[in-house]
Amino acid sequence: MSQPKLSFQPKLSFQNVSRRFGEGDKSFLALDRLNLDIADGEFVTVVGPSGCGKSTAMNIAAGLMDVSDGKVLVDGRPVSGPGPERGVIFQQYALFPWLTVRQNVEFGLRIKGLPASERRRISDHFIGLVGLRDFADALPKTLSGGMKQRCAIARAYAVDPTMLLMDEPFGALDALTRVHMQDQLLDTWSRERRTVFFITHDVDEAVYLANRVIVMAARPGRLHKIIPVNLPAERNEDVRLSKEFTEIRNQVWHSVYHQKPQVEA
Ligand SMILES: Nc1ncnc2c1ncn2[C@@H]1O[C@H](COP(=O)(O)OP(=O)(O)OP(=O)(O)O)[C@@H](O)[C@H]1O
Repeated sequence: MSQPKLSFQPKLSFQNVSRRFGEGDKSFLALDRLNLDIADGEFVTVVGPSGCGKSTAMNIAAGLMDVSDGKVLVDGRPVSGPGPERGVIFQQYALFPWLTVRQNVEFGLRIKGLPASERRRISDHFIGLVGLRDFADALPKTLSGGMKQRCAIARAYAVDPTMLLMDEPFGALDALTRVHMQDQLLDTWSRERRTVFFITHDVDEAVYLANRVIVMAARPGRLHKIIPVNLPAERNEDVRLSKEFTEIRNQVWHSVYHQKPQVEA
């Protein structure tokens, strides 16, 4: 499936991206000619059955995996590896356990060679933004899952990426913490607007966070449907409980769980 051409340069553009794993008869098409343009400052969520290539697409955009065919462009330039303009956040928090929250957040800034005063200013800002000011000197093992993930978000933000690539970042959290994290992320995003590519298995989460929901299909992994989320820009409980939300949620649910199988080419 293709989408109409945008009249502006997309921030992130997948152009006929395919990825095959393995060789010869045993090879497997994980991603089949993905075409997708994401605008600057857009928040897109990506849903689909297990194995439909969500992580493969994200890893390619992050520069952590090569394409078999096609190309990915960021700001019109081909991706050829990881870059500081793309912050990556995975489900497992990936914090350095021997570093405090502040040291974790400052890690990338240290690598960039920023002086201590500048590192401190930036880490103060983002630690405050994710609500961890009182835990700046805590080690990750003393934090809850939600706090660890907020630390990971602050760390990703600190190096000033223009895009956040998030692979089920809230997947390991309990339902209540997850809802708080969604609001916190939207709050951070509204104040520090970035382009976000967010993978989730949770249909409610996908609708609540997004400007558009990208639904993928499996075998082979491919784009199935793009569902615009025409809800008020400011998301809150009223939006979450609204009839309009339920309608879009049902539409996404149907697209994910009632896909017609396709035989692999
Ligand atoms: N490095 C690899 N080697 C071989 N096969 C792989 C590799 N990475 C992914 N795959 C396969 O490619 C397909 C797509 O995987 P991917 O992880 O992108 O799917 P996904 O949609 O993110 O799945 P999930 O929702 O379960 O995380 C799967 O069938 C997977 O087994």
